[in-house]
Amino acid sequence: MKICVFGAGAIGGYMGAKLAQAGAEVSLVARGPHLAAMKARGLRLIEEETGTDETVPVRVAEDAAELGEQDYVIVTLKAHSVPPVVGKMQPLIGEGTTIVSGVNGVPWWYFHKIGGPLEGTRLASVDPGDAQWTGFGPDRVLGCVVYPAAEVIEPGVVRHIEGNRFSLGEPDGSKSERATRLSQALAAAGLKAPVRPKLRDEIWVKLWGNLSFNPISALTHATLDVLCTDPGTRGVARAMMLEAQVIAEKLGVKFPIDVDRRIEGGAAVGAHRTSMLQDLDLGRPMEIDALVGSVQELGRITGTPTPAIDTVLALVSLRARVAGLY
Ligand SMILES: NC(=O)C1=CN([C@@H]2O[C@H](COP(=O)(O)OP(=O)(O)OC[C@H]3O[C@@H](n4cnc5c(N)ncnc54)[C@H](OP(=O)(O)O)[C@@H]3O)[C@@H](O)[C@H]2O)C=CC1
Ligand SMILES: CC(C)(CO)C(=O)C(=O)O
Repeated sequence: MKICVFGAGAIGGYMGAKLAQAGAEVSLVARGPHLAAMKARGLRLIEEETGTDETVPVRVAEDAAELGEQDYVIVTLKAHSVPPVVGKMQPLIGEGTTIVSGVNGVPWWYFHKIGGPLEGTRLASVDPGDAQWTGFGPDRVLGCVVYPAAEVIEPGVVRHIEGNRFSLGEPDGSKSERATRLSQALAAAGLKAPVRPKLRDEIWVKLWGNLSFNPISALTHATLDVLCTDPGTRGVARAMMLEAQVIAEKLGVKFPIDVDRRIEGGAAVGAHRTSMLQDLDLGRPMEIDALVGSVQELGRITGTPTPAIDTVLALVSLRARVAGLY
């Protein structure tokens, strides 16, 4: 079973190293100094939870054409990096290739096989010009919610902080063979990969946090523990989440917890600087469209007012534009 992890930075590097350690036939697509370091020395994975530090030999490439057709292509790029590389990914894709979308935010395939009047709706915020919808085809897609926290601390070195769950789910909720096979391969690599019948519910619980905590942290430079407990910013996060809840419930989602519990969960993570704050500090493009703009777009689609989301989106977009990152 051939697996390619496309965009093997923090998350893809973690997953790729675990699969390689377990003897899977896995290759990683990366670029720049990170690619050069992995080619020269292998991928060093430091796992804080277990205290392990191991350098894993990995097959890496910049050009997908070197790798040929795959059974699974796991996309772990930042959301905005995917549409421009759909063309470059084509050599990896054959008749039976499954594309796993391991990207935060509202996935571009959200309305595929959802049923009802919105079936097939495309999302301009995450898939401008329908690049993924037409270039991958939604029938190839297996959804994934990424829970681990990891970072590339220097080229060729990934630090895994916590978490090992990659929930998988078919757009139609079925327990397909392709989902089961990938789940087994990930489990053999020591990762949790349950196949969920209602992945969209899980997408929204994760998205609640990214939608609100990430832009608020980028605007205030506060860590999660602070922004989730400060009465002012907690109120802003809460208002954004409640708007998102109305949208999601109109789309059939059932939340297993309430917003206050989700905010408490964020606070419990501790003095974490969200990925959006890290991107701002490091001068990297920010995932604003996938995490915030997409929910605003869903608000428009479902006829739901989103005043708090609109306000925070306007502020964080301008913050990013002023920094040249959006
Ligand atoms: N990191 C985390 O803890 C978590 C991340 N996520 C989500 O997972 C997804 C991936 O995030 P993360 O792993 O942090 O991101 P990273 O930026 O660490 O990884 C993406 C990698 O893809 C590379 N890349 C970008 N474009 C190309 C290209 N055209 N060809 C080859 N390589 C390319 C990047 O290189 P370069 O650096 O040169 O741009 C980078 O190494 C995001 O949606 C994120 O929100 C979800 C949960 C937690
Ligand atoms: C903050 C957190 C843990 C949830 O919003 C996250 O996923 C991120 O940093 O992007």
